[in-house]
Amino acid sequence: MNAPPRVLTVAGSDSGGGAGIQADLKTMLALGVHGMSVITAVTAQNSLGVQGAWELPVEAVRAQYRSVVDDIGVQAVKTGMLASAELVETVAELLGGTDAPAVVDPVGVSKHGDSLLAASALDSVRTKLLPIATVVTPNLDEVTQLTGVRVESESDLRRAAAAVLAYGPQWVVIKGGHLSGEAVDLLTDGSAEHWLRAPRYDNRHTHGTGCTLASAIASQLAKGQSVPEAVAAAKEYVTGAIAAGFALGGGIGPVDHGWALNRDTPPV
Ligand SMILES: Nc1ncnc2c1ncn2[C@@H]1O[C@H](COP(=O)(O)OP(=O)(O)OP(=O)(O)O)[C@@H](O)[C@H]1O
Ligand SMILES: Cc1ncc(CO)c(N)n1
Repeated sequence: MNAPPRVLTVAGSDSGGGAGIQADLKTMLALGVHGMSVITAVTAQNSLGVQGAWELPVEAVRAQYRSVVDDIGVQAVKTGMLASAELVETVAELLGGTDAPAVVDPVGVSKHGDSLLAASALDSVRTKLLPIATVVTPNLDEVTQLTGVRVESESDLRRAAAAVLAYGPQWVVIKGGHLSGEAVDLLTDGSAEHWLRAPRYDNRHTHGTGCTLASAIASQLAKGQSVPEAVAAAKEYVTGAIAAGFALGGGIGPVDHGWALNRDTPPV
């Protein structure tokens, strides 16, 4: 059997299995690529919030990365929670040495408002990580944190995208998911503009949507799709996963990463 495309996530662990490394690897399995991980931090996390977070030493991040890249190789990389300026700069340096496309999810805070990135790391994200990104996928809060632009309507999305592109990524997807009646995202490289629209599900089981979207984009890029094709396919995958989200624990439940695999399984 031919080996599937290889995709690497560089992100934090979510013990609850809804976001972070766990969401990334489930997404990669569902989309038919071989998922690998460099863990940057471990969180104690569930449907109610983040109860604790511990960064890994820089040497541990470097060693995981070298193990994967030097032997197995990667066709696309996704980054998520990077926790500190030191880890952001380390990861940016490592990714600078590869030709694989990099999807950067500039994770700032969790759905519960828990911080996953030190305020002191924002400048390193702007100046070191964004310039080497193939695609960067901020949500509305992350756009404001990174650029100062506040997005209150769909027309603000264009201004926000231009402000992110000024830091040097090739493409930006501004996730307007929390904005209006529809789940509208804007993908642009400064000239082409793609509006991605999906029904907005009145469903609170959306833990890990951002991680899922970014990993799905990386998976599709590893399969050889163009950025607009990869983002359109990823949007379809995350929308299906949100529609199928389920209650776990007492708070915000996860999306269903297996929805596309389980489509023919009758509910029990
Ligand atoms: N209720 C919803 N119904 C449909 N699509 C949604 C909904 N909420 C978010 N989305 C879509 O999900 C994707 C991820 O966006 P979102 O803004 O939730 O990411 P995020 O805030 O980074 O998520 P997280 O921090 O939990 O990982 C986007 O394509 C967005 O439009
Ligand atoms: C580890 C981790 N990464 C990313 C997110 C996204 O919010 C989260 N909740 N936890």
